[in-house]
Amino acid sequence: MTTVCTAEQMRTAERAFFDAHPGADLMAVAAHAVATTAVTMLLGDEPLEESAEWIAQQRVLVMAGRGNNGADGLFAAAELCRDGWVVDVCPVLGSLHEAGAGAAQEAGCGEVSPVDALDRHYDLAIDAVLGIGGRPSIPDSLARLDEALAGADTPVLAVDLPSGLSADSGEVVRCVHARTTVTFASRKWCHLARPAAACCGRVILADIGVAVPDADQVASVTDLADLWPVPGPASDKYSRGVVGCDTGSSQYPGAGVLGVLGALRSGAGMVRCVGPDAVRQHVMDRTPSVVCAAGRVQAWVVGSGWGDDAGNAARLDRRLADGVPVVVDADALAVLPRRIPEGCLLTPHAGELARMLGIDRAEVEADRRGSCLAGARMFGATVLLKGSIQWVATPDQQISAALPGPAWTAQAGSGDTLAGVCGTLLAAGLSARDAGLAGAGLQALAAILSPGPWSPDQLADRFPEVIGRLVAPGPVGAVEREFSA
Ligand SMILES: NC(=O)C1=CN([C@@H]2O[C@H](COP(=O)(O)OP(=O)(O)OC[C@H]3O[C@@H](n4cnc5c(N)ncnc54)[C@H](O)[C@@H]3O)[C@@H](O)[C@H]2O)[C@@H](O)CC1
Ligand SMILES: Nc1ncnc2c1ncn2[C@@H]1O[C@H](COP(=O)(O)OP(=O)(O)O)[C@@H](O)[C@H]1O
Repeated sequence: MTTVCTAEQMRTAERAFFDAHPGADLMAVAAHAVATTAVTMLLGDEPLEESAEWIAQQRVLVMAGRGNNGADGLFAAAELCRDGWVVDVCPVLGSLHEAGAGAAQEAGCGEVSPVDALDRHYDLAIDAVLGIGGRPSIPDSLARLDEALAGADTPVLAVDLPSGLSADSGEVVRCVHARTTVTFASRKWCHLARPAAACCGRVILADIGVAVPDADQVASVTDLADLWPVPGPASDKYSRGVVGCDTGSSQYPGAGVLGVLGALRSGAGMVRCVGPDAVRQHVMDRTPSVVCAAGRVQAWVVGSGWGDDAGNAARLDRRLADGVPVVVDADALAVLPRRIPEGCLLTPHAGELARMLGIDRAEVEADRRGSCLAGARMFGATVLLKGSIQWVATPDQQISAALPGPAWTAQAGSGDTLAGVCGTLLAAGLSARDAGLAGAGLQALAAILSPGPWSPDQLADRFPEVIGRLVAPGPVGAVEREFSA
């Protein structure tokens, strides 16, 4: 798991740190982490011991703002300059942090205006204009610099986060594009949530001695690989898990097909389809290996595409009474009993969760994390709240987020395939929490690797390749490296 925090949680942690360590110089620690990362980027493969003369030819541009983020950049500029690199400081917002500017000047840094910087060559640029205090977007002068640096293929190192992003979301209005970002104490949401994450490049987490106790846990690609069930030499279709799909209706047969596809393409030992005739016919046409007959299953998927039918409550009760874990999706969420058997996974989107809680959708949207926890508490079941950040809360009130993906999956039918994937994972023996995290993570990863308007069935057809790459044997860290490119 990776930890992730909001700007507010970071500030609170910083205040607690200073209460415990009055007079500590956090900025110096952060600036040193920036300078160290900058040197690593500049050196590349250059042998350090022979490079004094070469270092004196390398030019670094430090684009600085007027707040503490700018100060981190300016103190890093001073350190780099003292170590022999040629550094220009560029006051992008007009003025600079006073102490930081003094340190940079004393160390021998030059100063360059945003316009003059456009005509100079730099081997590395450091973006220290805006950090967690930044409002979304950047001024034109910085946008022009960002464009020029990209045009010259100059690598950009962002301090804490690329300027222009909002620390707490994946939203991008206009921002700097970094090859590497060095952040402090914990990742922020913009480093993980899309599309912002793509503007951060590689994210390096620097330990500055500050703990963020209330930071959240987010499943990484490595977690996804570790969780994914891989058949062993002794596996057979039953030990891998049989998924029963009781989904779709004559009105919405497609939802039944999509759930089956999600289950099948994510590695179920067998998929049984026991939906209405209309569903079974389409399923057989599309996926001949699916068994359209009743029989034992290790997990059920129910609710997707049921429509508003008077028999829904009885249809749900029958599956819940089977004694195996159930993925409860879509229309089944409208007829939930007060207590759900242990091990089940509820997969609402914000509107469905609002109905479950008896509150307005806007209230859920205003506090998605808290609402997910409330849903798990109210029904005594694990809840996967779908959306741009996919929270998974357990009845004992643990909460974590799945690997976030791009909004390409925000389309009708994605939830149906996701329910099928979660069914496969429950049938394979994963806990409801792990099934929710891994299922949502797979869908996100598939969309990250295949950006574009792929329909849910097309994306499901890509699951086998994604899973194959995910679980391929390799050295420690190989999975993260493969998927961070
Ligand atoms: N909070 C912490 O725990 C730590 C913070 N540190 C650094 O401090 C940074 C936060 O510093 P600040 O709170 O001073 O905030 P920032 O330096 O991120 O930005 C604040 C300044 O930028 C201006 N500004 C904001 N958005 C703008 C926009 N879109 N266009 C133009 N001007 C804009 C504000 O009016 C303010 O003057 C972190 O990102 C990090 O780099 C580090 O020194 C280490 C510890
Ligand atoms: N903004 C978003 N960014 C990334 N993923 C999203 C976003 N919005 C929705 N999703 C994902 O898309 C899927 C949509 O599911 P859902 O709303 O249930 O659709 P349906 O019921 O039509 O199948 C879910 O997996 C959800 O997590």
